[in-house]
Amino acid sequence: MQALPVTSKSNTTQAAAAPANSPPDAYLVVHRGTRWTDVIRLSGDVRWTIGRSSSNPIVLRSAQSSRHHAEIRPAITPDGPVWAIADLKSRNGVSVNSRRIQAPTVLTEADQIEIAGFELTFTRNPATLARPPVRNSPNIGGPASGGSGSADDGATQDNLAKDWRNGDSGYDGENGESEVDVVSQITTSGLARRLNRETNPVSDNDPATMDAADPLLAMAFALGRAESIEECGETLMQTLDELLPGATIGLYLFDAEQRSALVQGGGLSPPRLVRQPKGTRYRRPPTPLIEPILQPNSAAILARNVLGDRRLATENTAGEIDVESIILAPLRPVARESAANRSGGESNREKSLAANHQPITESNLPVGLVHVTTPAGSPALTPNQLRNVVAAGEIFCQAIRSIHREASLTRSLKKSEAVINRLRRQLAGRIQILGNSEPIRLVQQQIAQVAPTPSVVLVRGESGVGKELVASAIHHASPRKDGPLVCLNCAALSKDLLESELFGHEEGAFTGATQQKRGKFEVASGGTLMLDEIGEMSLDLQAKLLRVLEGHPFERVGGQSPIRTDVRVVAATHRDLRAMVEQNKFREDLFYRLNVVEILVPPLRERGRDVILLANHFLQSFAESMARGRLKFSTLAEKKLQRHRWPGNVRELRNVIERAVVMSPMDAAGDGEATELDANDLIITAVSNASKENVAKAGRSGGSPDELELSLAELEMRHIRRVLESTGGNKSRASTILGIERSTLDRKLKRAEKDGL
Ligand SMILES: Nc1ncnc2c1ncn2[C@@H]1O[C@H](COP(=O)(O)OP(=O)(O)OP(=O)(O)O)[C@@H](O)[C@H]1O
Repeated sequence: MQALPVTSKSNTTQAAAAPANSPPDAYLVVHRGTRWTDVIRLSGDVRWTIGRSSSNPIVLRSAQSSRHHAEIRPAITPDGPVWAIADLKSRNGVSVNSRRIQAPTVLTEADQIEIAGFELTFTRNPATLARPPVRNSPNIGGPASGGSGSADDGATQDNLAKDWRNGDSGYDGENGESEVDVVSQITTSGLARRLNRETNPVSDNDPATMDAADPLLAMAFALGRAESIEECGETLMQTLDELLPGATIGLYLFDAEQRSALVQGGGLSPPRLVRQPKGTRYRRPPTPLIEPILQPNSAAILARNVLGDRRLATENTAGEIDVESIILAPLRPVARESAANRSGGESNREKSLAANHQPITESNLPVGLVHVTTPAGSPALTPNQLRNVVAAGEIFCQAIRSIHREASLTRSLKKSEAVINRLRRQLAGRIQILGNSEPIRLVQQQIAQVAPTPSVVLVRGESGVGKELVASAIHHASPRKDGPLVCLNCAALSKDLLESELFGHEEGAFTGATQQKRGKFEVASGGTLMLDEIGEMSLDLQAKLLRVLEGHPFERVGGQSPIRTDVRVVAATHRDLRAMVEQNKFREDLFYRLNVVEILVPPLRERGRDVILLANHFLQSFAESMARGRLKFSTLAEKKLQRHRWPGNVRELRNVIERAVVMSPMDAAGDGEATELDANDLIITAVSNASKENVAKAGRSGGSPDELELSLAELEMRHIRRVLESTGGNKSRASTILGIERSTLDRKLKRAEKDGL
């Protein structure tokens, strides 16, 4: 910071004729919060006074500011012409880079000026214009330090237009400004004259005074209905056109290709949409201005007094910069502040610095830009208009974010649907009613016949024979296969709960009904509803079910509105419903309604060699899922499977095989050889009546229950093997224990091998 033995070049507030040795043009950036900045170009031989009075070219409306607080003016030093700042004997002083100045001081690049709580940056580098302010001290009093008087507060900007309208250019005129409001006003002498010329007398069409609420509100409503980015873009342009009459507007939206080009340092592609007054041509912003605006965290810029500044505007065909003012606003959805950020931690200064030094990446690029220019000779754009552009841009960003989100949700929904359909097809492929026996072939044939029809089907059979599998096979072979298959076990629920499960309930229908719930009839709409254990349904509910099956609508429990659904019902039971009808335990009318087509699933004991087929199917699938390599049954094991009566049917068989695979050796995998599961590995612990009988019989005879299934030869072989095991394979000792000749033992072993025992 250099104090000057200054020779002031001018001591009036009016523009003087620019001498040949004026300092180079510079910018004074007045930071207005983090989202927008005012840029004033310091050029020519002009003295820029700053203070509370609206007669200053730069007005800082704050109680802390003196009427004429400071001035920036050209000065001559031995090194040449410079811009210098002087304190005009203000009450609260002027600081440059946090040090209060005592004498006129030369301004150098990036100097931070603090006046009455406002922060201003002096720069010659347009690349820094869009940079949000870096606060040296979060506790500086006054408006720039945040709080209710924050310069980011839009209300502060509203007064700017009013100030311009007042057009008060006298030093001493009292304009009735509030002493507490925070308002900054920036005009240049030339600019002020032009503004006065153009905007006085105050007219209703004055863009600066225009009430932006209506167009912004209309835009918010229109964007809420918009279905495409293009539609949103058109709406934004229409709104900006209303808010910025006479301005030329370009809207840039960055698609994936543009984003990657921008990250690699490429220029802007042509704007997506342009609005311009007749007879004018749109010109893209110059590169020095684009770069800073693409920076992460960049603020929107309003630059005035741009005439002739090549760094801020693009020349016309005659090579002139005929632009009066510009707005360049990045389009960014408002970032939601995280709780951690709100609670502090990192200081504002650290965060701003970090943000300012992030590299540009595709993810931190703005989604687009709004570029507005006004031509020379027309009123400059106002901070109020800048604020409206930023507001419109934010509403636009929220709208396109919603459209993107909706599109991405639709995409993931489609993906999920594709996955569901693939899984359904896989499932349908796996739903096979395995078996070659006569009775199971009949079932397969009945499924094929009934599936394409809309008829109700009654599936009957003992527990665990595969009734649910049959219902599933019917659904997957039917035209409803892409709809839901919903199964409900009527035996598992109390009467009331079953009713609410079937038909749903309204909120408050009964204690615990805290919210409305759709019933299975509604959930299964378009698909199939399997009602398992239908024989366990109460007679009341049977009557309600009958009505629905006859095509009548139903109501949710506690509800009034009739509901109709399109559901195919497949009922299943292990009971003899006809007998139940005779005992008045099942409604006859419902029985006939359900019994349109009956499929009787045979028990496993009537399926002959299907037992082995199913057992092998389960063995392979469990071996695969448990990574046990290749497994197979020994002959003895197969015989054991075939002989068992399987009171628990397929479910029991499945469980026996699963257990055998679980207990099979882990090292079975890998050597290529199939590991054999022996009869001993198949532990059958049936608990049906038949099995209980067997257990009792076995207990009386002293043998194990499954030995009752063995032939004498098998039993003998099993004993021989056990003895051999106990002698460690010593045949001589084993034959002594067994009380037979060693040669007899050899003969028996050979025979057993031949017979596959
Ligand atoms: N033919 C078959 N092929 C392959 N697996 C079958 C077959 N039949 C039944 N299963 C299997 O047996 C098990 C029991 O079948 P399911 O649950 O369909 O019988 P269920 O008759 O509906 O039983 P419950 O009477 O207890 O409701 C299931 O794991 C099923 O996959």
